[in-house]
This record gives sequence, C-alpha cells and structure tokens, in this order.
Amino acid sequence: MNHFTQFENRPLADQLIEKALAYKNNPRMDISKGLGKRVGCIFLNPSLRTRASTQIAAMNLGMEAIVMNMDKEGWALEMKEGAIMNKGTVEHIKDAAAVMGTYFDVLAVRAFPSLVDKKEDSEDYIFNQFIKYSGIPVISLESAIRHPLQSLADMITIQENILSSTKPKVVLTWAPHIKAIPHAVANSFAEWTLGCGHDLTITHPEGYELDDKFTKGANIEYDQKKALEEADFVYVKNWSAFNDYGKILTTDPAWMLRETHLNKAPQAKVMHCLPVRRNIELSDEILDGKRSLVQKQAENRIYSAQAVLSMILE
Ligand SMILES: NCCC[C@H](NC(=O)CCC(=O)O)C(=O)O
Ligand SMILES: NC(=O)OP(=O)(O)O
Repeated sequence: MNHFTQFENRPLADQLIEKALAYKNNPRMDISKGLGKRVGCIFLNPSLRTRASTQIAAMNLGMEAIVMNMDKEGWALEMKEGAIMNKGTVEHIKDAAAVMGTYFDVLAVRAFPSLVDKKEDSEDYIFNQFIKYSGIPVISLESAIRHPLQSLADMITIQENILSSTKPKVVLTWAPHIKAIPHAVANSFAEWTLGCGHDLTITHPEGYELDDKFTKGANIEYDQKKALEEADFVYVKNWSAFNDYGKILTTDPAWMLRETHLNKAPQAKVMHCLPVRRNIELSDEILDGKRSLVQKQAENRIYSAQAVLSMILE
C-alpha cells in the first residue's frame, strides 16, 4: 500500500480489519517494525481522536510521530498555483510539502473542505497537493471528502458487534446541527459499508442527498422511521447539503435520534464518530445507554491507524 486515502477493495479492507484486530489483541507485537521511521501528522483543522490515536499507533510500532498543528503553529500555507504571495499566506504548499517529504517517511494530513468551492473540495485539492509535492506515502486524517481511518475503525466496530451470521442492516441517518458540517464522514462510511458488503440504508431530509459517487448501491429512504425499522447498526451524522453546496436546509429536532425512534429496532446499536453535539445530534439517553458504541469506535481508531501505518511500512 502506498497512500491511504479511500476504500480500495474488499480483500484489502478485510486484511486491514484482521490486522487491526490482531494489534488490538497485542498492541506491541510489532514494536520494532517502525524503528528509525518518522510520521509527520499535519493538522490544518482541530482534532482529538485522530491526533492522539495516530500518535499512539505510531508508538506501538516503535515509530516516531511529529505533530504539527499548521493552523496554529506553522506558517500560513498558500495552496494556489502561481499565486502572487503579497497577502496573508507565507509559504507555498510546494515548498512546505517538499520539506516534509525530506523530514518524514510517511505524511498524514487533515484538510477539511471549504464548503464554499464545490469543485475544489470535490477534487480534494488541498489534500492532493500534499501527495503531489511531498513525494512520500500520505495517509488521510480526514480530507475534504473522505475520512477513511474513521471508516476503517467503524468497520472493525461493526464486525466486533455483529450478533448473527446474517447480513446486518446498517442505517446512516442524518442528524441536525448548528453549523455547516463536511460530508467526509458520511461519504466514507457509505463507501466502506457498501464496499464491505453490508446492507446500507441512508435516511435524510430532502435536499441532503450525498454525492452519488459514494452512495451507489445504498437504499435511500426519506422516512426516517421506516428506515430505522429492524436496524442492527444506526450511524448518526450531520452533514450540510451537497447539491445546494454547504447550506443548512433544516435543523428540525425531530431528526435527532432518541430511544423512541428505535421502538422497531430493539437490537440496534448506535454509532457516531465524535465529537458529538449532545441533545442536538443525539440524545443523552442514547449516548449514555447500552446501545452506544461510540467509545468502542474511538478506541478502534488506534488499531485502524496502526494497521494502516504497519501496511505502509511494508
Ligand atoms: N473528525 C470527526 C468529525 C469532524 C467534523 N466535525 C466537526 O467539524 C464538528 C464541529 C462542531 O460540532 O462544531 C466533521 O463532521 O467532519
Ligand atoms: N472522529 C474524529 O476524527 O475525531 P477528531 O476530529 O477528534 O479527530
């Protein structure tokens, strides 16, 4: 594996899940694998889980992680080709990424979308500049359109919590939020869930259709109540509109998942990538109750990152 940016194929996903579970069982089994190697973790946006879990994963492999919060600690980066840099940006991505390529063996980058320029976001322009100019393997720590380390952790969590041998019914439900939120988590969750062969239903208010590049093969159901019937896993997430790009079309609180929504899904487990806006996206009763898998997902972020780093080191 060279870069890790998206779902590639089922055999690779299965291999990553298996590797992650082996590391979960024995986190330091490959403690010398990354000796003498460095991963640079570049954050253009805030993070708790991704930052800490990637560092722990690197440490478990004997690898050194250097974290740079570029939005606060680094020079403001210019991303535009041919820019005349007479304003706020200090250093061009060409120069900065090339330097990173000489300092690190692997680069890991978080670059959220603008939610303003649909074309640039859809091309994952900023993230791809790091690939283009660093010349080393790059891992996505959430780009404008995908969050593959989160999805890998989610697939591990689903696998650990499947009750029967039959195909689980997975439901991705939109939830209200006070801000315009990226599509990356929802896109990737759909991409990985479908890629791993699960049955996926997506429910959201009209106007919140995701890019169909990620949802082809899913059942789209606008009636949330109907969508949730007999669900085994319910993934709760807000995203802003994709068609009317970056807009908030509704904040209808009826879409916030509560226990009563799950009357017809007694076995349903509830997932969220965190951070979660309590009692806006998801109710306390669900987050603090028996259905919640959110802490297990967060824990699995370590092993998802460790499996990916390990495979890149090979
Ligand atoms: N990495 C996990 C989620 C990151 C981001 N959430 C946020 O920006 C939440 C911000 C807030 O709640 O104010 C998202 O959904 O893509
Ligand atoms: N789930 C997730 O990516 O969390 P952070 O934004 O805290 O890294």
